[in-house]
Amino acid sequence: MAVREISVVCAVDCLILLISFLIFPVQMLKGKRVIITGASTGIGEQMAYHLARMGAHVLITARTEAKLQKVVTRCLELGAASAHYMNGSMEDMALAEDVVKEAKQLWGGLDMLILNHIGYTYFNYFDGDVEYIRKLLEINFLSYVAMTVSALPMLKESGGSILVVSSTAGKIGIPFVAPYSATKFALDGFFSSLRQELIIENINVSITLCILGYIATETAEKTVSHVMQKPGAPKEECALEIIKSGALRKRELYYPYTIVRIALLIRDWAPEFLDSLTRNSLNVENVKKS
Ligand SMILES: NC(=O)C1=CN([C@@H]2O[C@H](COP(=O)(O)OP(=O)(O)OC[C@H]3O[C@@H](n4cnc5c(N)ncnc54)[C@H](OP(=O)(O)O)[C@@H]3O)[C@@H](O)[C@H]2O)C=CC1
Ligand SMILES: CC(C)CCC[C@@H](C)[C@H]1CC[C@H]2[C@@H]3C(=O)C=C4C[C@@H](O)CC[C@]4(C)[C@H]3CC[C@]12C
Repeated sequence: MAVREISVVCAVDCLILLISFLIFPVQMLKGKRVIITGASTGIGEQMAYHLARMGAHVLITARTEAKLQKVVTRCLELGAASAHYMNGSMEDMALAEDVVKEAKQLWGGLDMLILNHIGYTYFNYFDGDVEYIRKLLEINFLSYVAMTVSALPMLKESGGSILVVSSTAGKIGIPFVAPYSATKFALDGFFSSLRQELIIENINVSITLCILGYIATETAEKTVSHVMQKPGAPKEECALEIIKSGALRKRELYYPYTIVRIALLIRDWAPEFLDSLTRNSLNVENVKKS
């Protein structure tokens, strides 16, 4: 084939991919059974609303019952096929397993597991508190593993998807988030390895790792708006991109795309340069040692 023909074929392929992404088939998620953790606020809450509009069944989790009740009510108004919640702390691995059992009882199966919750995160110099790191690893990492283990049999049966919400701080070293960063790097190690094993064993369960930059959620703004030089990206769009990338079974999502992608490209070739870019992108003088 001539070079010209090859480029035409490639261009058509790219166009089809682009169109399928732009007119994302909302129908794809109609009637699907989805668990979303950490869905009482922020990105998780927005994901629940998008899935409700798409006609999915949703089971949401977090600690605060009153907030979960409100989100469930809104999901039903928006057109969810069904909406349920389960409240409790993900420090407790029994809850992680019980949520999956609840999905089995409610729907008899599961199509999508969205792992999104995180424990309290400070943005400051590491204070030497090892117990806090242990607790954060339990909430942000071990509970993700526990839920995955419990959900895998149902996901294998449905050919489903696991979406793991991570961060730029789970790919590159960012100051003031040492404990949080450790939990997010752990997710990359575990889920990227597991993905390989699923492929080797021909198991049709996809794993999408979502690498997010600064997103304008209430918690994030409260925690870092004084050190960030630009506003966060919109949580509604972020939530939709996460769902799309999971439904399209992508390996990783980068959002906002350009900044995260460029940072990751620089990471392996000029790490010191990326470190200094990162430090310079923050108003470090506003971080007061506590
Ligand atoms: N916002 C940002 O800038 C960025 C966010 N991310 C990632 O996106 C995801 C969502 O972040 P965001 O929307 O900002 O977070 P939010 O703080 O808005 O939401 C966190 C959710 O987790 C729940 N939660 C907190 N502690 C626990 C616990 N111990 N057990 C169970 N649930 C708990 C909260 O509800 P409740 O308190 O009621 O339990 C809430 O529903 C996270 O994985 C985060 O790492 C990644 C990069 C940037
Ligand atoms: C290449 C660089 C320019 C990118 C720097 C971007 C940095 C500053 C961005 C990327 C990921 C962001 C954090 C994050 O992942 C999640 C949370 C949890 C939330 O509860 C509190 C805020 C916090 C700590 C975000 C703080 C700002 C971070 C470090």
